[in-house]
Amino acid sequence: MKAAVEAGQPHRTARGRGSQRDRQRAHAGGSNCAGSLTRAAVTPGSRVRGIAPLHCSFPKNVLCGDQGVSSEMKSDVEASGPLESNPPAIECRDVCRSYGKLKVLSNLTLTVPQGHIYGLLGPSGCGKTTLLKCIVGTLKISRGHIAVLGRPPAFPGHGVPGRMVGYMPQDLALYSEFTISDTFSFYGRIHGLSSKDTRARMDFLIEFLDLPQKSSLVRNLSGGQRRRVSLGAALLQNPQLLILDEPTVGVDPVLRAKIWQHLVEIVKDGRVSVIITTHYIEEARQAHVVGLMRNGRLLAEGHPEAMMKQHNAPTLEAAFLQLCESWDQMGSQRCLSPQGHHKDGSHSSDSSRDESQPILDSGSAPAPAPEESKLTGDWKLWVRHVIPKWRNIAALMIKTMVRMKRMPGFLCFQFLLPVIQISLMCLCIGGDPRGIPVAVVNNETDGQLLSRSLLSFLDNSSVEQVQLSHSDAFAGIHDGHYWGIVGFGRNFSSYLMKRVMQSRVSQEVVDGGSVHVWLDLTNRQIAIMLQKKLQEAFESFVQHKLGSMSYLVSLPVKFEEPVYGSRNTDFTTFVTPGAILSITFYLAVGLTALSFVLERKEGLLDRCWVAGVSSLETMLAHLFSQLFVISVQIALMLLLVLLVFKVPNEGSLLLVITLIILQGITGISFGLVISAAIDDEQSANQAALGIFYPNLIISGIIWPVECIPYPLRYLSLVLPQTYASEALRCVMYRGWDLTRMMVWRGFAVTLGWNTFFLILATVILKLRT
Ligand SMILES: Nc1ncnc2c1ncn2[C@@H]1O[C@H](COP(=O)(O)OP(=O)(O)OP(=O)(O)O)[C@@H](O)[C@H]1O
Repeated sequence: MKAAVEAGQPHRTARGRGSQRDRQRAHAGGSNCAGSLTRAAVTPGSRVRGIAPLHCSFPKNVLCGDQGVSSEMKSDVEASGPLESNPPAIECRDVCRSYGKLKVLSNLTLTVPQGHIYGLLGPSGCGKTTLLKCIVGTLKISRGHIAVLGRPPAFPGHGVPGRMVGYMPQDLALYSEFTISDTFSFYGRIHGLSSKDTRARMDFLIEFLDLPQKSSLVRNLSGGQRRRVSLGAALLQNPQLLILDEPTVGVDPVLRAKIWQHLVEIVKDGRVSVIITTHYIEEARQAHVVGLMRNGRLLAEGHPEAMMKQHNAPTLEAAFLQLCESWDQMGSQRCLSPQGHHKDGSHSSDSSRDESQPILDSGSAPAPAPEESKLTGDWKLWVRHVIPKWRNIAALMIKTMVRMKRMPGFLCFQFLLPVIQISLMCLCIGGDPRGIPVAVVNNETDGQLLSRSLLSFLDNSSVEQVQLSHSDAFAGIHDGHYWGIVGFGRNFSSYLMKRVMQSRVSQEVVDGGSVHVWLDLTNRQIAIMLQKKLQEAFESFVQHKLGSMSYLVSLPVKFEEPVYGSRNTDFTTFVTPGAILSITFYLAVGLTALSFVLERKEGLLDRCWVAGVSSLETMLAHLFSQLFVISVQIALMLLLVLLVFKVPNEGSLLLVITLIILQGITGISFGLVISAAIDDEQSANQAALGIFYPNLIISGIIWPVECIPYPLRYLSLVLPQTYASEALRCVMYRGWDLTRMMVWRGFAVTLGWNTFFLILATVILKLRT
């Protein structure tokens, strides 16, 4: 075991000093227990009246030496600037935190000295996890002050969050598609470990934590094995501070003992500190200090043996029970106390103070506030803190790629979905209806039978003629069997000839020489098609019968060659550019709308943040990885539209591709806003779907914007896809370029929305992480 531990801690050299400290600790709980706890170790807030101050000797804090600290770790430590001499690893003072009206932490004061294991004990729901989250900075405190390794968490340039802290959250917070090796490599990359160092640590941790093969998928591991992988990820970079939330749950007693032995070993030389919560109270006897929490307060803290001795209890658990009983008794007295003073010395008015404003007493705070730091020349650290690190972005992108690789079916589906959607659209929308049944009532019996000749010009692929009697035809159309009736009178041919040849004819001749049409107008597209087909049939018929004299019966309007487009332009041509943009936008929204939601739910987002990944880096990594997916989607979609469905493109293909990619990025950014702002999948899905139809309808994609009533049209024009669809139509069908306002306007609006969504998503994520 020792050899294994040394293999995992290659730099640790201060063995002599550690041994001496061990000896000190071994006596701490016994007769050598020297003096009261120092103010740094147990502050007045943690003492409970009626419970005598605990006696325990804490060894002097030990300065972090350079031994055992890798060069990158050193740079992180240096980056955090000069610290106070011997600051405690963690110092919480009068910390309050509420969830809505539920007050979870009340004036909690706790100190974890450097080089100690601090066991945080307490019943379920007393606020341990909440406190740890406040310490790592993933939860904001309502009041009070927290310093971690000398500075508040997330202080610009501080290594917390970052590689100075190893955090194992209570949730597993592991990517289930990762293997064990992927998991360690991911955190290794974020912490800036070289692949060699990561491999060495991985080998040690796999052996030490008794993990299966490193190629095993996390989702195939047992609950206990997953917890151990999670613990391994926290230990990976040999952090200066370990924050472990119930690391031994579901771990067998032998391994539990091994984990504790390891913790005792790594704190020996005083450079590493540990705060650990556990439900197994007795195992915390190996901690140097235990803090007993109840109802968001620290009842007592001290050396476990001292605590047991103090309460004459054979076990730590018994001591804890006694403390709880004493506290409950005091609680009932406190309720009766008219002065409003707590028995523990805190004033009740404290709890009624407004907790929305953090009270950071800069006079006594271990580190200056960020504003001060800027004033005192720490702005460089601040800039370094804000600028995204490529290392983290690359690690997150690799993570997304690995996850995609592990889900090949899902990846293929993602690539094929837009192709399927655009194919369905081109195949099913905008074309002429086919095989429409129409009843023909032909009463003509003699003469030249011009009616039959006219009917022969009717497009048979679109119109299916059914010869019927007058009564059957009307019965059929009323029963919905036919979309129209085409009727010819008995003397149609002769009357039609008279109409053409004679300058003046009676009304009877006009009526008898007309084709009578009754339509079912409930389906406008079919009705319009029937009108158009009858008109075309008549024009062909007239041309055939009258030749150069056909002008006598045609409309005196001549449609010349179109300026843009062709005579055969159909609705599909109009709708395709908007549909491409819309499909790209919504698939991108769908790809990203759940990304943070799921990661936040599983604690992955918080864990990455504690490892030192900023909101902006998370955002950019998502953007870049999804950009790869949408690029493939766009390439496949364009190939299909241009080559298979032969949608014309008169303009620059580069402009077309650029505009579609920019719309995809807008979709990604919008998805990121949804996933940053919303906590659960259902609401995120509803938000993404909820905007789909309104946006599609009023963006002029399926129907011209000119049909939209005025107040709504203004809204339509500012939407991300209205001007963009128009711009794409102008490029593809008119061959225009960026010099035209209608084109650059589409690009400008898209870029504007992009920037807005990205900034909004980053701000929301930053505020909520
Ligand atoms: N996000 C939240 N919203 C509202 N209440 C919460 C939230 N998280 C925790 N709580 C409440 O805060 C209290 C303390 O929860 P916390 O998880 O800190 O307890 P704990 O001591 O870690 O418990 P356990 O040992 O069971 O993990 C509980 O009453 C819990 O219901």
